[in-house]
Amino acid sequence: MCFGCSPANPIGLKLKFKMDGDICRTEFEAGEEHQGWNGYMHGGLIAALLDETMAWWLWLKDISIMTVEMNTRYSIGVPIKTRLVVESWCEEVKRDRLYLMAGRIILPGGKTAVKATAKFMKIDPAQI
Ligand SMILES: CCCCCCCCCC(=O)SCCNC(=O)CCNC(=O)[C@H](O)C(C)(C)COP(=O)(O)OP(=O)(O)OC[C@H]1O[C@@H](n2cnc3c(N)ncnc32)[C@H](O)[C@@H]1OP(=O)(O)O
Repeated sequence: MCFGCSPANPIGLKLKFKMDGDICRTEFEAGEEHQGWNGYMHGGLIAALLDETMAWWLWLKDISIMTVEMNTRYSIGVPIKTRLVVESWCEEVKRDRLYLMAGRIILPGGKTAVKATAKFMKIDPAQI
């Protein structure tokens, strides 16, 4: 029951993903339960949004992975009750096992609030 994408997880984000060319995309609107500072989304949940969206780029290509490293740059506070677009893409694949991914959160109006890069390791699907 994935916190990011399962429709059955009562406290999950219930994200749905689509590929658009080589970009994986989802939308999310944070509520008051997702706040850190008043009116702004919690940074750990922002990282979860990006982690999930990068993971889904790979999942939609039938690649089973786990996150092994992630860096998040928070440039603009992410307001709650605001429609967010989250995008991810692949920048490089090393030794057919390590995927260097990137993602971003776009605010209404087009500004990028948060950028992330992460490494994902291909694993045996039996492990998950
Ligand atoms: C429907 C579902 C859709 C999907 C949604 C899921 C989204 C959520 C995604 C996550 O958040 S996953 C949860 C957070 N991640 C983890 O808990 C991962 C924990 N780590 C592990 O379980 C193991 O590290 C792992 C199974 C991934 C790999 O273990 P291995 O023992 O197979 O690999 P190993 O540690 O030997 O590393 C293999 C190679 O990669 C290298 N490596 C490891 N980490 C690296 C790193 N961070 N950067 C660069 N290289 C790295 C490592 O040095 C080594 O190089 P060599 O082959 O040259 O020896």
